[in-house]
Amino acid sequence: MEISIIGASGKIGTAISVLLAKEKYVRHINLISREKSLDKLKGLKLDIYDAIAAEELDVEISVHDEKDLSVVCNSKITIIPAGAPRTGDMTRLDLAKKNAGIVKRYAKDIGKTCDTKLFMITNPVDVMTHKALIESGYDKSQVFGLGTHLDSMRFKVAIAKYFNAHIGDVRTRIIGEHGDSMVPLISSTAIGGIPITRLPEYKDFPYNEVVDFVKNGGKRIIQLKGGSEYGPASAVLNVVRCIANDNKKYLTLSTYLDGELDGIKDVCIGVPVVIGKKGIERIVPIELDEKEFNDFKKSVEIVKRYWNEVKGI
Ligand SMILES: NC(=O)c1ccc[n+]([C@@H]2O[C@H](COP(=O)([O-])OP(=O)(O)OC[C@H]3O[C@@H](n4cnc5c(N)ncnc54)[C@H](O)[C@@H]3O)[C@@H](O)[C@H]2O)c1
Repeated sequence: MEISIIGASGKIGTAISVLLAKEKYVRHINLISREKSLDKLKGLKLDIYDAIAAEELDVEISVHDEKDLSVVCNSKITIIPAGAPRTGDMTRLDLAKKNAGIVKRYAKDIGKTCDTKLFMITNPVDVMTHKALIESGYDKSQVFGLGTHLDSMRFKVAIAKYFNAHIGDVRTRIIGEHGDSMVPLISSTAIGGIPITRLPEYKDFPYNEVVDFVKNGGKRIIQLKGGSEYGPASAVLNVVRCIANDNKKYLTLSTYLDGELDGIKDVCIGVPVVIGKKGIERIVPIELDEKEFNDFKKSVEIVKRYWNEVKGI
């Protein structure tokens, strides 16, 4: 399989490139960046060749300037973590506007000439997914964003630690915005198939504390080590594996809703989907409890507000 990464010179792009190069189904990776980052990508390519030599893997890696995006045309998936960093004087909305301009250019160029899937990482990811969908003109099954899948992984860690459970036994899910209005689904959280609400430890479960921990997960990692990379890159890998192996797993991705969940329309937001070789194969119409549903509706309104500010860019 051939895969492209636009913004490969950044922290997340680099981590994704290294992880993907070690996947047996990956034959060719296009590392794409702005001209000023091409030397970094040439170095990354050599470093990855050394890494895969140790594992006797044979992957072709090529380096490209973002000016010619026709290089992504043979890629099954094009992953986009390219985006401007937020500077001190910028609000979240300023950042959304700046990144919407970047995503618009990529999605438009690619949509005109190529048939690939666009996997958005750039924040605010729900809005960037919507932008990529509109500008590429692709079917909604082909454009999706990493958002609350990563948050769900963080929630899973916190649940495993609190209940002293094996991480592999924990099943949980966060839906909604990849941001402060995310909605953890306690109703979909179980350990070894047992809903956590039925476990004796649940009565003292520090819900607000745990949810705050998850919401601030990215911020905390940025403060401590300058950015999160292995967590997001591993979450990306989960999704790519599902597509490559046609796993049809239920993952939570940012996708365009057109009424599939309680009639909610015209927004890209994190919901459970079935992901396989055709991309988003189905949105799973889960039943939420009343609080979850109300919180989800609030989250939808917040993402829509952002979208309204950037859709004209
Ligand atoms: N969706 C998620 O779950 C998730 C998780 C973590 C981070 N992110 C987001 O992923 C993105 C990348 O994060 P990172 O830590 O790798 O950032 P980074 O700053 O290390 O890398 C950003 C990349 O974008 C490129 N870039 C910067 N400005 C650009 C511009 N004006 N035009 C084109 N390319 C430009 C850089 O050259 C680099 O390749 C950010 O938007 C971050 O907020 C998303």
